[in-house]
Amino acid sequence: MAGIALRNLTRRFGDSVAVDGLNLEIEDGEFVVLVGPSGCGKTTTLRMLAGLEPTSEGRVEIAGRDVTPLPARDRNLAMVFQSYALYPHMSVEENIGFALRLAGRSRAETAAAVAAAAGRLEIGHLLSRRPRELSGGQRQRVAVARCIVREPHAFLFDEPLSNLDARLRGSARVEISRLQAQLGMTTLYVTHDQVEAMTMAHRIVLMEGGRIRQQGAPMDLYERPADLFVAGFLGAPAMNLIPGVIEPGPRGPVFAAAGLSLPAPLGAPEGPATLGLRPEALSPGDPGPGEIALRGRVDHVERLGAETVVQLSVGEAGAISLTARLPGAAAPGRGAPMALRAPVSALHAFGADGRRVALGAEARELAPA
Ligand SMILES: Nc1ncnc2c1ncn2[C@@H]1O[C@H](COP(=O)(O)OP(=O)(O)OP(=O)(O)O)[C@@H](O)[C@H]1O
Repeated sequence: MAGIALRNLTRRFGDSVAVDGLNLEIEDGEFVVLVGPSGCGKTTTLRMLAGLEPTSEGRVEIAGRDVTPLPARDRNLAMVFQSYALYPHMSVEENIGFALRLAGRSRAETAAAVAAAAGRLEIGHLLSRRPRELSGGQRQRVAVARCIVREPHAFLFDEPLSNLDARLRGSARVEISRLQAQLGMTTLYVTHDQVEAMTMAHRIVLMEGGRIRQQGAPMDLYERPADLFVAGFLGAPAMNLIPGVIEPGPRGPVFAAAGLSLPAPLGAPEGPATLGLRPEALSPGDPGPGEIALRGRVDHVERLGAETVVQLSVGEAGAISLTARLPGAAAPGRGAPMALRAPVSALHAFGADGRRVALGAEARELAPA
């Protein structure tokens, strides 16, 4: 495996810029997930790295070598596709060894490489089966085994799970993470699914409009989103975002919006602002020390078993709608009044330009004990 660097990578289609001066380094053995909404340039980035798409500007380096002029077959990268693209008429053994035989390796050499790969992936007992006789997870392992016999520099995944149902997607996520860690695969994984990004990535690279909006460890982005876009993209249900203003109050600055007046997050400057509060930061009941109170009326209740997601109207004339993610036992009635609380340290604040100006996690670090 090897490290990868994308330098000022750019792709234009006519007048539009799909990928706009992207700089990204992926360390040897690192699992990077490229995530973002449809059309943000994820696939184009991956395809330029793979050599399947020409670059308009910039370069691709693999293991410290500029490979920009090289065609896909000379870059030694393994692409894992959604369907895994196994040959249905061949056995697992033939599938895994196919590329080596094609490259002219001897029968004995191929058999040894296949056995080694199958051993590492714990599929040695499946070698004589056909793909249709395998589970989804086993097929995925065969697809990966077929790649690792060629000793690629890195693995590229383009939305490999988007066709699976929710349950299979869950187990496939675990499987890919395990394989990646076990084999130390340098990996670039493209998805629009923030759950895949949160659960699998060592580092999330969140793209929008052909550029990187923010990158970092998953919990870093979740706890310290750089702007409203990142705040709204990561987390489900999405963060509550309430437009208002930060102004002076009798006991320090307050955030005011539609009849609400809450202590402003520490360090947030006065002026127009958006307050961010994750649904999971809210809990039922009256506030204790260091907590804010929110009172509202229940509009909708979604009981999921382990948790209950509640939509409420708060503020003057119920002008603000809020989502709360409560324990499964919480059973408010529709139309009923409800008291919620949240730690002040869970409040995020974003300025008029959408950039984060302050947030709870930092307030906690700054606040006197
Ligand atoms: N061959 C092409 N010709 C013209 N425009 C293209 C071409 N390929 C991609 N684009 C445009 O470039 C932008 C980025 O596309 P890309 O496929 O990289 O996005 P994506 O983030 O992978 O989206 P999705 O999640 O929908 O696959 C989009 O606006 C898309 O319409």
